Amino acid sequence: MERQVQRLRQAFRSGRSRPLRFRMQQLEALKRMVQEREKDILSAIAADLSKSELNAYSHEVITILGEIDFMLANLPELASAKPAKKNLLTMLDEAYVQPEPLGVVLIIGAWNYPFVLIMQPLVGAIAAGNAAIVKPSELSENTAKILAKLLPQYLDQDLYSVVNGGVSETTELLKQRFDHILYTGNTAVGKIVMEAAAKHLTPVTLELGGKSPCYIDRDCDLDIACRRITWGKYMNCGQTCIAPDYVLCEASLQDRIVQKIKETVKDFYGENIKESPDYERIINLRHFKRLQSLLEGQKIAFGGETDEVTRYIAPTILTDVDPNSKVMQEEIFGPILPIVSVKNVDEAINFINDREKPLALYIFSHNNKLIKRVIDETSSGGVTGNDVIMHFTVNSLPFGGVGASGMGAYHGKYSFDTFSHQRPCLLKGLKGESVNKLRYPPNSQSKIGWAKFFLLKQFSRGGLVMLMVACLAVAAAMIVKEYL
Ligand SMILES: NC(=O)c1ccc[n+]([C@@H]2O[C@H](COP(=O)([O-])OP(=O)(O)OC[C@H]3O[C@@H](n4cnc5c(N)ncnc54)[C@H](O)[C@@H]3O)[C@@H](O)[C@H]2O)c1
Ligand SMILES: CCCCCCCCCCCCC/C=C/C=O
Repeated sequence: MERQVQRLRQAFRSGRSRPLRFRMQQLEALKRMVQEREKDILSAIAADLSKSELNAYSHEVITILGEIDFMLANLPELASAKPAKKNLLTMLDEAYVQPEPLGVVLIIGAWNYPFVLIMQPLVGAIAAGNAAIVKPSELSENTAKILAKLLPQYLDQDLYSVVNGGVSETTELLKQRFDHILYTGNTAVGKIVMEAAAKHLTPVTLELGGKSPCYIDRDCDLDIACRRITWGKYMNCGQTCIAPDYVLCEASLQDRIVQKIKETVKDFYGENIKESPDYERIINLRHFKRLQSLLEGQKIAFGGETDEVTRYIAPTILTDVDPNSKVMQEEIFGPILPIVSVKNVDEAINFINDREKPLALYIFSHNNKLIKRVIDETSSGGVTGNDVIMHFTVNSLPFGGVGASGMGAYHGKYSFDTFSHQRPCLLKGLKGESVNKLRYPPNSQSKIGWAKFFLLKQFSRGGLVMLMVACLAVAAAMIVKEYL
C-alpha cells in the first residue's frame, strides 16, 4: 500500500495532473469508458444488486455521464483564479484566489450504488487535478472488479489506481497519508476513517447515513405524496441512503397512506412483485436477517413477505409504530416503511429534533410556509419538498450530511471545491513604501488611527474612485480658500 501511495505521490509531484488539458483528457476518457463499456458496467451493477440493467442505468450511469459533462463544461471557470476584493492598503496590488489540487486523495465507496459512489467523487478529484486511489466496496464485488479492470485501461495508471478488498485492505490504506479522504458508508466506520485521518491531519468528507424523516401534512396531495414516497422508498429495495426511512403524520391519515402506497406498489411492480424486473433484492444474508428482525412485534399493514433463498423482502408498511421500537432505533436501509403518528407539525418538528440529524428530510404539504417552517426549525443533510431523493440529482446542490449523517459535501462544483485548496494570493507592487511606514515600527496611536482607516474600510474600485474624488475636492477647496 505504501509503495502504491508513494508512486501516486511521485506522479502528482511531477505536475502531470495539473494542466487543464490533461484533466479534460482524463474526464473525456472516463466518459468514453462509461459509453464504450456500458454493457459490462450495467451487468456488473445488475449482478451485485439483482437489478435490471435499465435500473442500473437510471440509478447510476446517467448520473455519472451528467457529472462528467458538467465538469467538462465548467472546469475552465472552476479552475480559474478568482479576483478578490482589496482594502485600501492593497488597492494597487493584485489579489486573487487560486484553486489548486490537494495532492493524493482516497475515495472509499459503499455497495448500494457501487458505481456512482466511486465514480462521482473520482470525477471531482480528477477535475481538481489530484491523483486518486479508489476503494470500492467488497460487498458489490462485480462492480469492484469491473472498476479495477476498466479504470486502468482508460485513465493514467500512475495517477489513478484501484485498490480492491474489504476491512483489512481498507484499514491498511487508512494507515497511509492522504491529502483528502472521501468516505461513503455507515456512521460507525465513518468514525474509524476520521480517527485514522486525524493521525495525518487529513481532511475528510464523510457521506454517512441515518433515519431520514418524511412528514406528510394533512393538507397535501396525498396521491402524489404516496406515489413519490413509494418510488423513493422501494427503489433499490430500500437500500438508498436518502430513502424516506419513516413517515410522520396525523393518525387520521395513516390508513389512507397505507391504501395509496399499496395501490402504487401494484401499479409500479404488478401483481407479483417478485417477478418484477424493477424490484431489487437485499444485498446479503446479514442485512436480510437484520431487516427481518425489524418486523418482529410490529403491526404489518402491508407486505411483510420474505424469502431467504432469494433475499426477497416485500414492500412493507408498519402502522402505529412505537418510536421506541427497534425499527425506529437504526437506519432501516430496506423496504420497510414505519408510520409514526404525531398530533401536528409541531410534534413532528420536535420528534425530528429529538434525534440525530438525518441525511435527508422530506415534507409533503400544499402549504409552502409550513414546508419552509419545518426546514427552518430542523436540520438535515439535505431536503426535498413534496418529493423524495431528487435533491441528489441536482448537481448545483451540495450533497452531504450534517452531524451524525456526515460532513462535507460534493456533486458538481462542490466536488471540485472539496478536492481543491482555495489558495489566497496577493502580489504586492514596490511602490507606496511611504504608506508602508504605517506598519513598520515604531508603532504609535497615530499609526493605529491610519491603520483603522486603511484596514477597516472595504473599498470596491468604485468606492476608491469616490474617495479619491472627495480627497481631490477637499484639496481643491483648500487651495481655493488659500488664494481667495
Ligand atoms: N451519504 C451518502 O452518500 C451515502 C451513500 C450510500 C450509502 N450511505 C450510507 O452507507 C451505509 C451503507 O453502507 P455500508 O457501510 O453498509 O457500506 P459498506 O459495507 O460497503 O462499507 C462502506 C466502505 O467502508 C469499508 N469498510 C467497512 N467496514 C470497515 C472498517 N471496519 N474499517 C475500514 N473500512 C471499512 C468497506 O470496505 C466499504 O468500502 C448506510 O448507512 C448508508 O446510509 C451513505
Ligand atoms: C426521467 C427519469 C429520471 C430518473 C432519475 C432517477 C435518479 C435516481 C438517482 C438515485 C440515486 C440515489 C443515490 C443514493 C445515494 C445513497 O445511497
